[in-house]
Amino acid sequence: MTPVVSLHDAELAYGSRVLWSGLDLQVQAGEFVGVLGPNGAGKSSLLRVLLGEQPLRHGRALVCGEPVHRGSPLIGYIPQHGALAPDTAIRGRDLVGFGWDGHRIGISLGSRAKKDAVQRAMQTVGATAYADAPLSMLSGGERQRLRIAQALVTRPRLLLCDEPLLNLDLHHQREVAQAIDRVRRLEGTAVLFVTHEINPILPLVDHVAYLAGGKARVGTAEEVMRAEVLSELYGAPVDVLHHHGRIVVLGGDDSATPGHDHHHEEAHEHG
Ligand SMILES: Nc1ncnc2c1ncn2[C@@H]1O[C@H](COP(=O)(O)OP(=O)(O)OP(=O)(O)O)[C@@H](O)[C@H]1O
Repeated sequence: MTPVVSLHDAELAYGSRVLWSGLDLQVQAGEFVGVLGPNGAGKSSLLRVLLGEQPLRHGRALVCGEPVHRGSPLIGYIPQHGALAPDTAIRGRDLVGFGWDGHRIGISLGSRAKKDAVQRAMQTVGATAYADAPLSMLSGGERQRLRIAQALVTRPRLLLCDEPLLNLDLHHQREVAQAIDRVRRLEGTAVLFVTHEINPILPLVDHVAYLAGGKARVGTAEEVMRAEVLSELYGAPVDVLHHHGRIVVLGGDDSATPGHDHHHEEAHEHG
């Protein structure tokens, strides 16, 4: 079967700075792939490559066998920062509907197909209970589920999620991760999930793509989240501890990486 995502010997660079190279990644329908790495490793940039917004320096990127291009209806995207004013009066189902309008400009706003698509997407993520509530009344986790539904409304083959658990407490992290898991199980959507912290998604990931030190490593969590593998990627000693079913990465911190900030370490404490 044609993979949903196919990257061959891919290299991304901004000017002379190579973010990652030698990336080979195949994602099949229904697979859940975690994209990990320190700040500035190029995780969001990888999503932008698949969205057709950032060309590769080398190699090939295909989505469902086609070269990547902007505005693909095959892709649903949950950006890292939602552009939502907190005092907004719009309702949950309106937000989800924007995902439909974005892909089908010119179709009547009240169309039956749109209503059905919005309802279906909200059911998939378990958000129907607050579909008519104003967004300002909803918790961060509830809003995040609606943003996922918005990305799903066109029934994409690929869902790109950029740190969807950021700023959520552990309970909501679990709920949002499970909602995304349900999507891939029910719809066969392939999921690429960018995160600093593997633990909330550890039970869900089929593979991880770890980006660090200008390199990339793809495999199962057991294969990649090992001291030898991460030390080689970071070019510095890294320890990987297993504690009550969680993985704790020590060392290999972000300080050597441009764009360093503190939320990598924070995520490790709370994840
Ligand atoms: N268009 C661009 N031109 C030049 N440099 C860029 C561009 N976009 C991103 N960068 C730089 O590339 C690096 C990688 O950015 P990216 O957002 O992909 O990393 P990330 O792994 O998602 O980081 P974070 O975990 O902090 O969100 C950063 O240092 C960023 O400043």
